[in-house]
Amino acid sequence: MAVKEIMDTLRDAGLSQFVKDIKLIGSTLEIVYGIKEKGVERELEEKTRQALKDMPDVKDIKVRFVEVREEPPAFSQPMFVRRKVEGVRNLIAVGSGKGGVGKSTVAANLAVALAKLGYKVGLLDADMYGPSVPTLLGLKNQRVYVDENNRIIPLEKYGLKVLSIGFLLPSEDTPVIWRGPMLMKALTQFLFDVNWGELDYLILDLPPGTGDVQLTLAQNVQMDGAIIVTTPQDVALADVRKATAMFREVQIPILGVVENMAYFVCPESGNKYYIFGKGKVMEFASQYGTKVLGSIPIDPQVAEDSDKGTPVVESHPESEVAKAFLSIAKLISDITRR
Ligand SMILES: Nc1ncnc2c1ncn2[C@@H]1O[C@H](COP(=O)(O)OP(=O)(O)OP(=O)(O)O)[C@@H](O)[C@H]1O
Repeated sequence: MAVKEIMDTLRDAGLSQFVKDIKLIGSTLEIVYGIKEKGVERELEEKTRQALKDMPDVKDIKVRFVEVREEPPAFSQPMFVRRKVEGVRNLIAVGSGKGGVGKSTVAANLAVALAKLGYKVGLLDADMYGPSVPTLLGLKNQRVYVDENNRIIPLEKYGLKVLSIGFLLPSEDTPVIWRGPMLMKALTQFLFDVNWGELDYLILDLPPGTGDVQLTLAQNVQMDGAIIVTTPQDVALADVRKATAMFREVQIPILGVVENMAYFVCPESGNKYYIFGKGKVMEFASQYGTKVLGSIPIDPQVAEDSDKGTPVVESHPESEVAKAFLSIAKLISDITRR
């Protein structure tokens, strides 16, 4: 992925520590640097242009600066070596600061939407304690098997390769009781000992929050980008700051924020109601040097279709909510395409 190469080059030039956001849109590179004091902008911009001058994918560079307060790091940053998942071009994590904001719904619908755009896509349910992908994709009570090389064969549905801890549990009601190293071992196996084949995108549905699982995964697996899902309420936004800080701390580029349950369209009048407030997610994104990838309305159809095991993008592709998912998928493909 071009952004990854660019980040590596910036790292070699000693610039990656300032990067708050980075996007390659077509051949235009947009970088947001966080600086602690004014006066260094010109030097940083020049160094950036110099470092990237031989990158064929980058024709135009736009550098923006935001002032950052000096805060003690929220997470320690040990030395780690990140492993790449073989055959996967873009590994994208979908995370959230809080539970219940629709992270798994967004992950599943974006995966299906990317597949509809013609990409080869996998969906890995890494939400070990609350796997919802089997329900969302109508794969409850399904089992997985291994191939001759002992690699797990993912299931296939709606054009996706799918894997979830739910496929290994004896029943839906069986809790996962693994902790610490056991859990990490299972997760690592779920990524690396799987016959994914060649994938353009592997979407990783992370558990909510910023616990050990997310941090360890982020430190050990080469991820190409993260998407953060939030709802517009203040309580959700407060936690999204922590998720943003975590991805930044482990230097995973944040592709943007998806605002879920952003508004409700009255079926009778067609009027939009911003039930949880308008503009707060956008404000958050610009404060944190990232962008809103899209806003998904509240639509009872989403919950109904999810419970039936058909993502809304598949069952109601003409609905406003499905179109919102498709437009975000398109944006992701623009940002990440090689
Ligand atoms: N845009 C939407 N409109 C209506 N209902 C939605 C929407 N997005 C999600 N939901 C519903 O909200 C509930 C929570 O969604 P989901 O399970 O995807 O959240 P989550 O953040 O992954 O939760 P968890 O923290 O448990 O992993 C589900 O019932 C889902 O169908």
